[in-house]
Amino acid sequence: MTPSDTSGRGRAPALLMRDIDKAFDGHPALTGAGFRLEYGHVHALVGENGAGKSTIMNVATAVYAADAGEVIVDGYGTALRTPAEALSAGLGMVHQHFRLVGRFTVAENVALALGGAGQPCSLSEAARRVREKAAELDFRLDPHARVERLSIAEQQRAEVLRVLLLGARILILDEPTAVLTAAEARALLALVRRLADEGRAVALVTHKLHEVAGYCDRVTIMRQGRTVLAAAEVAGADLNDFARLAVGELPDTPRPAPVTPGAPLLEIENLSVRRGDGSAAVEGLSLSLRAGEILGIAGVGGNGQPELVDCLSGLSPAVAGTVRLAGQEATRAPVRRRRRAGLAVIPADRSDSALIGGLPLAQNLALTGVWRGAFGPFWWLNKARMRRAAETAITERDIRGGGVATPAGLLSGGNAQKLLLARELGPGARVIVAHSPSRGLDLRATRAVHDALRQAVREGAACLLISEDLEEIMTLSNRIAVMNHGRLSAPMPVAEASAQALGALMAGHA
Ligand SMILES: Nc1ncnc2c1ncn2[C@@H]1O[C@H](COP(=O)(O)OP(=O)(O)OP(=O)(O)O)[C@@H](O)[C@H]1O
Repeated sequence: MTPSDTSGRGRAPALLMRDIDKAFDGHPALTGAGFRLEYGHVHALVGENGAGKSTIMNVATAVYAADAGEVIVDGYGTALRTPAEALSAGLGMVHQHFRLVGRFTVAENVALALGGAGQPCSLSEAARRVREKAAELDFRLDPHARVERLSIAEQQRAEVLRVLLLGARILILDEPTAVLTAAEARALLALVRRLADEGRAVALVTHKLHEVAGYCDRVTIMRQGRTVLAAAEVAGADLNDFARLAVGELPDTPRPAPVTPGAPLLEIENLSVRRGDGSAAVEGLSLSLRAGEILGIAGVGGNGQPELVDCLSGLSPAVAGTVRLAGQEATRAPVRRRRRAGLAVIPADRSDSALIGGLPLAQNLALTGVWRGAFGPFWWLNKARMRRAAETAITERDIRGGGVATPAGLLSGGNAQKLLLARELGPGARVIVAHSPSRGLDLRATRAVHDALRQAVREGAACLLISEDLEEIMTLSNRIAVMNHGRLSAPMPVAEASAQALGALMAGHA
């Protein structure tokens, strides 16, 4: 397929959804929602956590059947019954959790998908098509690489490529940049822009208004399952109006009074950690973090940040160096002892290592409290107490989309993050290790996370904030250091940390 084949300019809308209703177990997720997407456009779909963005896109691609309403593709109101049928109609979706088979190579995944779509091809033919498509889109992707060995950004490219090779003219990307570094996000958005300029239609689900302003032609805003702004032009619009429509008026949070840091709660000396393949992930890292303080670690992803978090959590060993938590030697301490010392962890990949999708909200919230005896002895857990604690957390953290008995896996991405924060930022938290804590959260929820971290620190905790989002680092931290190739720069007070100075450290130029 050549780019010109994808052009649908001047035609009916690529995708027109009208009066869509969808409920799960009687709870409405969409009520009379609509979406209109034209060829040649990147169209942002924005809205608070749980607004129904993923659901409406899953209805478009027939992952879910709507209870009512119409889905019209290219002017034809055909009833699409399965994602495969949606794909043959030209609709392809890249989900928040990728759908590739990890143990297969990129080419095997493509051959599998093409076979499933009634276009069987040999492995060598699939590899050739992967190579050609990647070259056409100006990115590198080894067709013979096993997917599970690829970086997240490469896996995402493989997904986009697979969907395009299957013939998608209408591409739906559900929060694609939430898992990418800033540079990777820019590359993906440039690719998305190019796909639209070549004539495809792209729907981009996002919380980031700078992505709307920088790359999108139109924006649709959803709130509580309804479309509150339909296909508005982005050029010349005021982004603040979009923010207000998406999440309502945001209160100004007063800047907290500076606190005098107290006793050291996290002391790391010369820490070195290796990856599974034996390569150095963290090298000779030292830092001291005191009560009442947030130390921000900025840096491009893939420079040892997840390995540092895993090591501090007790999930992977240090090969050298020492770690002290709240004054206690903890270098080789098991997870339980670290937790007892007051360690709280918000890892970047919440669904893989922090929440259990099949367990109800109440049990996910109780996971770290059970062994502390917060709900009675192991053999006689007080379920009523668990439920009451969960009800309070759900109300206080504004977790929407489920009750105490709802499996955590059914929550929207942002609400799952709120659930994790509710558990980790409880009263016992003394040393908080937070990796990209506002990833996937809407503006209001991001503000709530930042307030919760500030409050925990005001009450005497210490926070190691690891984030690729410089704005997040600059607004929250007292001191800032940069992680590059597993090494940490000397922390500097926030007043001395300019974006240029940090940028130079991140690029390894300082
Ligand atoms: N399979 C499901 N079963 C039950 N409820 C669901 C299911 N999928 C979504 N929901 C609910 O539907 C509502 C809308 O969720 P959806 O994932 O569409 O929100 P979203 O706007 O994409 O949010 P986020 O920005 O947090 O990802 C939420 O209340 C969610 O809990």
